[in-house]
Amino acid sequence: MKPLTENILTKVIKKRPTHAYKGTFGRVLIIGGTLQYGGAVIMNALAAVNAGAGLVTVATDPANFTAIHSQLPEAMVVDFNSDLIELVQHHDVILIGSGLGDRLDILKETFAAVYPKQVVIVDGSALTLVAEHHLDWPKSQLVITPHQMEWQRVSGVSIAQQAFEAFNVLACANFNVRPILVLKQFHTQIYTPNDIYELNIGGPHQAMGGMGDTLAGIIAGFAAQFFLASLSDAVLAAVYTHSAIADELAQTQYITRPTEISQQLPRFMKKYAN
Ligand SMILES: NC(=O)C1=CN([C@@H]2O[C@H](COP(=O)(O)OP(=O)(O)OC[C@H]3O[C@@H](n4cnc5c(N)ncnc54)[C@H](O)[C@@H]3O)[C@@H](O)[C@H]2O)[C@@H](O)CC1
Ligand SMILES: Nc1ncnc2c1ncn2[C@@H]1O[C@H](COP(=O)(O)OP(=O)(O)O)[C@@H](O)[C@H]1O
Ligand SMILES: [Mg+2]
Repeated sequence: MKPLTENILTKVIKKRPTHAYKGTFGRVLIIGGTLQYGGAVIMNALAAVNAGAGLVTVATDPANFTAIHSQLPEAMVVDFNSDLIELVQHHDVILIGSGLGDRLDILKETFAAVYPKQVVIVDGSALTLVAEHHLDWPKSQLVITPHQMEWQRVSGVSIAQQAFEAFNVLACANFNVRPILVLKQFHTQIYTPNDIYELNIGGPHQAMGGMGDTLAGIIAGFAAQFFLASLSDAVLAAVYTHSAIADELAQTQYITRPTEISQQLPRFMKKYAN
């Protein structure tokens, strides 16, 4: 296992080309946020917008529309009960699952609509639904972001067995599509097709609801915009950025709120752009 270091940031984060426009930095579609979990998609979207995604749309329960607009007027909204097929196909990056609750119908419709060029990030409730209903993974570039219990549900590898990387590698090989696995925990591990990395920064100041929703949004923003880097590198840089900002904040704070991490993204990223 390789340590994930700060070097990944200068490798991935690039100075913006002068003639760029919003389309240069990708279209992200976030799908999730049932009534109980509206906050999850707000945190996804705050992270994706602050990470620099060109256009961000949130497909969610209409009850969340006003809250999303008041927090983040940069984001667009769509009713997730409407026909999603065309919408899904018009985006570069799809992030599905944070606060998706029990909406298996929406997950199946999305997985069926995606095509191989798209990046699909599967988080939160979507992972639990895949496990419960034995769904095939979407035929796309796939990133999954489970915490240890979600990974146990999805892969059958128990939390105790997860300490042995060979079990996790084997489980990934059994997928119908090869994923990039972000296995979240204290010292998160990232399984890419070529290597396994361990994050050696971050800490218990991050142990708070919404922290994973925020990471998923940063991954979406980086995947949308840093497409010249490999998808693996974009994911690695996002994982490092999330905890590096949290650690900076923790120098003077007891806890680091997910929404604060998102607010710091533009300032933090500027230091590494070259
Ligand atoms: N404000 C919001 O709207 C929030 C919505 N959320 C959404 O709530 C849904 C349910 O997710 P949850 O993760 O809360 O519930 P889950 O039931 O999926 O997972 C929590 C269970 O996993 C266990 N566990 C074991 N190892 C763990 C680890 N390393 N990290 C986290 N849990 C571990 C916990 O003890 C607990 O029993 C997801 O869709 C998620 O995106 C959460 O992100 C919390 C905030
Ligand atoms: N003690 C800790 N040290 C480092 N990182 C942590 C710690 N506790 C939680 N995290 C990080 O917080 C995030 C939690 O993700 P997740 O459980 O999916 O949160 P949520 O679903 O509530 O948004 C992960 O990125 C995880 O690595
Ligand atoms: Mg989560």
